[in-house]
Amino acid sequence: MIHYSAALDLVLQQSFDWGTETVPLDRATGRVLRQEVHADRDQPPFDRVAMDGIAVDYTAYAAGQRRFSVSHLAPAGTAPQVLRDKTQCVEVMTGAPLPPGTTTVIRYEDLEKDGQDFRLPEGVTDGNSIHRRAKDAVAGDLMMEAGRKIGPAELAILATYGVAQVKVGRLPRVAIASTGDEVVPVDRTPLDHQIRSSNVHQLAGLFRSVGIEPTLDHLPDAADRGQEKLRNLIDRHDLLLLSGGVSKGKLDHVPDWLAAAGIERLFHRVAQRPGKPLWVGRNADAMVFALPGNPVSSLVGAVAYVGPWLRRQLGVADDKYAVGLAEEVSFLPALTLFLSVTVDASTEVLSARPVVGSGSGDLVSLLRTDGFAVLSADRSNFPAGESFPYLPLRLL
Ligand SMILES: Nc1nc2c(c(=O)[nH]1)N[C@H]1C(S)=C(S)[C@@H](COP(=O)(O)OP(=O)(O)OC[C@H]3O[C@@H](n4cnc5c(N)ncnc54)[C@H](O)[C@@H]3O)O[C@H]1N2
Ligand code: MOO
Repeated sequence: MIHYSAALDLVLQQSFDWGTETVPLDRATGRVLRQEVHADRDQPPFDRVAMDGIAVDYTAYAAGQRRFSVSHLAPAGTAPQVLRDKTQCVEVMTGAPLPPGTTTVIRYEDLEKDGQDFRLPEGVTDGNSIHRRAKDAVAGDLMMEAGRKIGPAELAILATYGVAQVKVGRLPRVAIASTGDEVVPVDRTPLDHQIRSSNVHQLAGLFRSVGIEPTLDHLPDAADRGQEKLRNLIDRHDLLLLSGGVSKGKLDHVPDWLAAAGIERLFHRVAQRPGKPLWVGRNADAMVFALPGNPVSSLVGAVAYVGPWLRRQLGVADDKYAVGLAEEVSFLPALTLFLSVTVDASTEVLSARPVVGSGSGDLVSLLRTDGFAVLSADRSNFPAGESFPYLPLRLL
């Protein structure tokens, strides 16, 4: 049976070209930039007044003049008007271009009003409170390269340089399907032997948080209908997540159906707990993760394999985390243990306490779980205080 690190390596090696698409700027949040962005003008584009106050020609001040009458007002958003009389000042607003003929700005707080005029303090310097043209970027500069994840700073830069339509990586078309005749939709009242499907919604939320709206479906246990639906889903999606039907039950058809649909198996079963029956495969166009049906197992499969793979595909960083164990853990089987933990983030090193629950079928225990500490298969004793890799239950 394959081990976690080898299985993850194999998953991460699977790459697909999903191409690019162009989206309006306001739909670009969280997407990955797939174009270069150059400055179409200097930044700032003009000598920008940085404080509300007055602008004067410093030579008049240096010659001893302290009282200035106002020539005119320079609000932001108006073309600059020259100061012709150097013994006067211009009242300037933050964001206005510095009026030609002036060389320094004095804030209102440092001025005294003298009738209609302004009286300047001692100690004024030349070139004050001016954000100089091209100080931060010069027209033609390369501002951003392809591959950046678009957040607030990137949106501001795109807007500043007039990129109203942004070329980004295309997001995969994702389908998530439950299996098993015991599973009924959320809006139905289950019979005594049935349950409502929680896994597909648990998984769908992870995708929605990164802007992907997955198709949700269900495969019945009956071979002909289940198989046909499965083929359809594979044809129409780039990524398919299945939940359940991958262990040893008489009706656990999923591996056979996937093989019949031409999906090449990368591995089936990983030396881990929970989530051992995980089945992963692909064809030329689609990646398939068949996750075990138990709710904790399906979530572990998503955060341990699907998330890192999707981040790699989208070209975004796969940040690594670690937690210190708050108490000793012993685990004898030669399996990687994804230990459900509650994390205390008030300490310098995140401190992780094991969640007490009744195993991988206990979805209620997920309410107490912040993430999973990864305890390797080659040891059985994990002392308190030691740090281990950590998979937060975060967005994909
Ligand atoms: N003889 C063996 N039996 C089992 C083994 C094994 O190695 N030998 N592995 C166990 C492990 S570990 C797990 S995990 C489960 C996984 O089995 P399947 O992937 O085949 O999942 P199912 O049998 O279909 O379902 C398991 C469990 O999860 C519930 N379930 C299924 N789908 C949903 C859903 N959409 N929402 C909520 N809950 C769901 C289902 O009703 C079952 O209770 O197998 C062990 N058995
Ligand atoms: O994958 Mo199973 O989770 O060990 O119950």
